[in-house]
Amino acid sequence: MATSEKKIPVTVLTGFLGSGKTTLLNRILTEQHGKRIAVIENEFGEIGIDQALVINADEEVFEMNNGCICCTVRGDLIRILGSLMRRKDKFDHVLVETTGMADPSPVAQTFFVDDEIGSQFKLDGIVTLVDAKHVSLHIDDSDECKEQIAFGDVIIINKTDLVTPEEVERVERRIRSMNALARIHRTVRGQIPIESVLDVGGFDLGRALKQKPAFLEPEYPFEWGGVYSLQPGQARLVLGDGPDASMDVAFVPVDSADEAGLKEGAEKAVRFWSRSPSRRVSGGALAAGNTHFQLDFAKDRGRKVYPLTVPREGLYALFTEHGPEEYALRVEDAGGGALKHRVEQAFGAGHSHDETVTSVGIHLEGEVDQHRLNAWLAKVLQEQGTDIFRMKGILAIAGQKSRYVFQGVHMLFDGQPDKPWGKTPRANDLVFIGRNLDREALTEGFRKCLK
Ligand SMILES: Nc1nc2c(ncn2[C@@H]2O[C@H](COP(=O)(O)OP(=O)(O)OP(=O)(O)O)[C@@H](O)[C@H]2O)c(=O)[nH]1
Repeated sequence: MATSEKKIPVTVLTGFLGSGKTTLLNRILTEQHGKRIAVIENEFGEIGIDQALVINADEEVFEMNNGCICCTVRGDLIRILGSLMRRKDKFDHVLVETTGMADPSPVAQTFFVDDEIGSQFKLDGIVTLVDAKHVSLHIDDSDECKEQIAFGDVIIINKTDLVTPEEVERVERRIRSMNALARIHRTVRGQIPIESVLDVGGFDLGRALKQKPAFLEPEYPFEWGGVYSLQPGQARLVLGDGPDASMDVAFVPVDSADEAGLKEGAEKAVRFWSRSPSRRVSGGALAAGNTHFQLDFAKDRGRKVYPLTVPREGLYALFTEHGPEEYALRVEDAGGGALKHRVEQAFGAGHSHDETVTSVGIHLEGEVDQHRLNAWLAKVLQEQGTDIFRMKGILAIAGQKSRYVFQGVHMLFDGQPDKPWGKTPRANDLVFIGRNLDREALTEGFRKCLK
């Protein structure tokens, strides 16, 4: 095991949508600090834009799957850290930028509950960016926004140029009331000495546990797991109708029919759950191994049967996205007799998401007429500015050699030319994040801005 000194420090950069995480990240990457930093990006939104906006330094940028970092993406984070582990000599520090919609605690948790990761990396601190102008719009009704502030070791009140000194004072008092111990800084565009952000040696597990007693309990993307003793060619999974048109499941070999066996299976499953599932309709076999399956019920009504393929007699764990009672789940032998699980466990989702916040991603070829674009964006913001929390995009403007990057946070909008397109095909990618978004209207509106 590596000693604490040799472990690579990890900084988690969090903060609500548009608070300035990428701006700070870019500052860190361009500063002459002599550190080699590996960056891991997780992004909320259907089209990945952030990676393209992180400046091209020597550092390597790894993108995690879209999704909540706390559920499906935990496996992805472990996988990326695992591959970094093999190239440890190339990095001095790892920076993980979470989505603006993430509770940072499951990311932090990964460094404590996963032994392999914990032996190689140490969590240096959680750095939370707060948007001085917009935080009051979210602080009361977004659990994620609250968790980000509560867990911050360092809190940076950013965008102080957009508000009065009195307003900054008010924001700071509010933050202090939620987190008495964090080091608080005030910035414009994340301008802060790097020592205040990296290597702060700040993460305090005791405080995290006080804040959230379940901090060390891992969260999983499934609600139930059971271990069965199975023989080849004998078993099948049988389901009735349930609440959703599909359900994800995983089926993995395990070593023991007890709590430890289930945990071992759950940790295996969470790692491959972050990859795309293999689709199955009734009759399709589920092979024990390292894939997860999406059972598609769209055309299958009533009783559905999936043969369970096991290579040899032994213990196998089944993990399902929903509880067994919701789909009248049974594991049967070839004669239709019920096979009883040897041990089972319900996995409660430790957190809920604000499902009302969604994203619309648009990808269209062609060139944009700048005047039409400006008029359309002004109209969209005027009509839906409170519901659109965030928009960003990389556009091909007619007659311009460079990519045009636009950014919006609520009503504030900003756009400028970025690096030249060069040989990259000119196309437009944009993402809107917010409430009550009308996908068709937004896509059609943007299409009309094309030449
Ligand atoms: N006026 C002002 N604008 C800022 C400041 N910091 C960042 N911005 C702008 O705010 C917008 C959002 O900044 P980002 O750094 O992309 O924010 P983010 O937190 O990475 O956004 P998401 O990843 O979408 O959650 C951009 O247009 C920035 O240029 C600041 O201190 N003052």
